[in-house]
Amino acid sequence: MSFLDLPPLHRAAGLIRLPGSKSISNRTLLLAALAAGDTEIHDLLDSDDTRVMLASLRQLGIDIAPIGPDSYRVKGAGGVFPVKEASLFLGNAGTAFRPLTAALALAGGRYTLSGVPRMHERPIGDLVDGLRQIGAAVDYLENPGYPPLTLQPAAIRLDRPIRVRGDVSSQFLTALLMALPLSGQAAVIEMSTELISKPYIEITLNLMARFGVKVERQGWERFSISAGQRYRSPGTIHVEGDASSASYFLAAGAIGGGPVRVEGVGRDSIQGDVAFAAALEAMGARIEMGANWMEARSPAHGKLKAFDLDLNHIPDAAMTLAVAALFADGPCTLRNIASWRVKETDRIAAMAAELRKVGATVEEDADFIRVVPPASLTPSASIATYDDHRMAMCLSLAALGGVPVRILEPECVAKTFPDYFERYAEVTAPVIAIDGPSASGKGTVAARVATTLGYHMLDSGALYRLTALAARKAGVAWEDEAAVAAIAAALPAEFEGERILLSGEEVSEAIRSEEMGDGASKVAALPAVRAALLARQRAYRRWPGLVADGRDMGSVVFPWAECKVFLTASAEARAERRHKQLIAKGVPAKITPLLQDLRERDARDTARSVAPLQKCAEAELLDTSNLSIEQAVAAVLGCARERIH
Ligand SMILES: O=C(O)C1=C[C@@H](OP(=O)(O)O)[C@@H](O)[C@H](O)C1
Ligand SMILES: C=C(OP(=O)(O)O)C(=O)O
Repeated sequence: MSFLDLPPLHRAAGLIRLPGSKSISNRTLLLAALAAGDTEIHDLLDSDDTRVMLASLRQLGIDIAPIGPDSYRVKGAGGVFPVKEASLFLGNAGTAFRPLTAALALAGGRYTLSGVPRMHERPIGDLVDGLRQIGAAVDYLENPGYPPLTLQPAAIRLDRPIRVRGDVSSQFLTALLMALPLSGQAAVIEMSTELISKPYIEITLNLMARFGVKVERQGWERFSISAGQRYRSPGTIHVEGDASSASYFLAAGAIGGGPVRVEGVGRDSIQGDVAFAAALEAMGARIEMGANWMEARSPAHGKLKAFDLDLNHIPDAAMTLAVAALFADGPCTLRNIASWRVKETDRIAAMAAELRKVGATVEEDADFIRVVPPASLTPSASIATYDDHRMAMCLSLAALGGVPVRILEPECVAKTFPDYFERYAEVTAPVIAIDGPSASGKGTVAARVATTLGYHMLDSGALYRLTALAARKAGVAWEDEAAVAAIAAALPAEFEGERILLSGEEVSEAIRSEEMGDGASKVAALPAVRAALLARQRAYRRWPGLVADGRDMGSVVFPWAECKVFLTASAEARAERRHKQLIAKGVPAKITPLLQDLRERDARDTARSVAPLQKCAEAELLDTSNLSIEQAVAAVLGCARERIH
């Protein structure tokens, strides 16, 4: 069985650019396919759930062309799927299965829809009942009430309101709402029970409106669509970051100090799950929010507070609160979450079982869960994930209790967040930032500290040289900003102690040439390259930790680093060291011009406007003028031991 061992984590701080929203991605794909005209979709989520939707729409004859990273052009078919017979596999994607069932029931073709075994245990009877009321021919292939399904052409009549239950999943109402305009007839839906997960209906109505179809809503009981409305492409849609995915990072910030900032979703979001931030705030976490970002920090004093909340409006993000409860100052109760039982797994049972493994006392019932946090978490729990992405992502937060945690079958996160664990490491792995002037010996010290601690290593100065070299190898001109930035963003560079590798090939010497120095200064002047390298540098932050060496590691790239060292030496001492190095290599050299050179370089580095060389207030000053390398290494290790953990 596959597993991922998370190390004990003590702190979370950093910045994450979120992947696209699953709910918005799959709705937008379907609406774009049904609309008249072409739609450009940007920042689409790339995960299992959206791949099954993309593949199915293509199978149905919709032309969808990639036009850039996570961007597509969808040629809308104007309400008619070109392919009239198909067998579709929809994995475990509720947001693909339910809406496609309704749209295809009205499409006048012969289709079968199936999914993974768990999808065949997730109810769909309420939707099928609704569709049968309007004459659609929908049949169960195995168990009544559950997928797989088969659909046949049928005459659709909308002469009476459709009555549909809303207490099992809101996706049935979403599916009907999105499909009904295909009939061209006036349509009315009346809820025969209370509706759950209401904010998801708001997402549906918002996106339908962007595609030109207006729904009249009377409370949450009655929805009407007037006759003759057709979907029209709005031209371009940008998918917001996923607010449910944001919850893991915000919780990490609230538990592990913070600040953790997520970008891509904020106050202007159309997703109900941004309300998760309010729940964290009620627990005492410090939350800040902008139009397109959110940030969380631990309470100013003391622990997170216990809560008792009705979480029907945020069923997905509520799971994150169940794990945050481990860190609260008392028992926490999550109410009105019965739908958890019919999602990727029985989430109430699964959550109870796994929280107990880390030491919590848990009470569960049909629609609530109560979590009593333990005095301290049980180390080395093996967490089962039930092929449920959210179980894996939520329980990864337990490691912030300073205990190792094993996550079994971690690849299940691919449903909505394939690189979740890499991103999680980017806000939780400890960082030692070593900045300093040229020839201060910081490179050597950094490499030795990394080797001693078993940490990863980032030589940030080398990255610009590596970018120049990689561009040269790819035949890209150093002036071509977009192309060089793309290379920088995906640079296959590794630092192994003092060795530097590009695509696995050692280039430690090759990048030190005059020519690459020249290339480095050219590419470093391009803003897009700097931006790409900023993200790239942060991606070096991996478990168990990172030693980053450069000029702006503590000030710009890792302002959250727990241990910052400003390593310097007098110009005379540095000139002397450089002199010795050159002589050892057999290069003739004189001290005076070397000293002059270093002084000029220091002045330039300190005066430049972009990321100047500076000691941040919180950095420890280490003057190595009279220290050996071993003594300098010991001093940095001492600082690391004191500040990390
Ligand atoms: O419409 C949607 O995009 C969703 C609705 C919710 O499901 P329920 O309505 O079944 O609670 C949510 O849990 C799911 O992840 C996405
Ligand atoms: C319930 C979920 O997914 P689905 O869209 O398959 O219902 C979920 O992502 O938590």
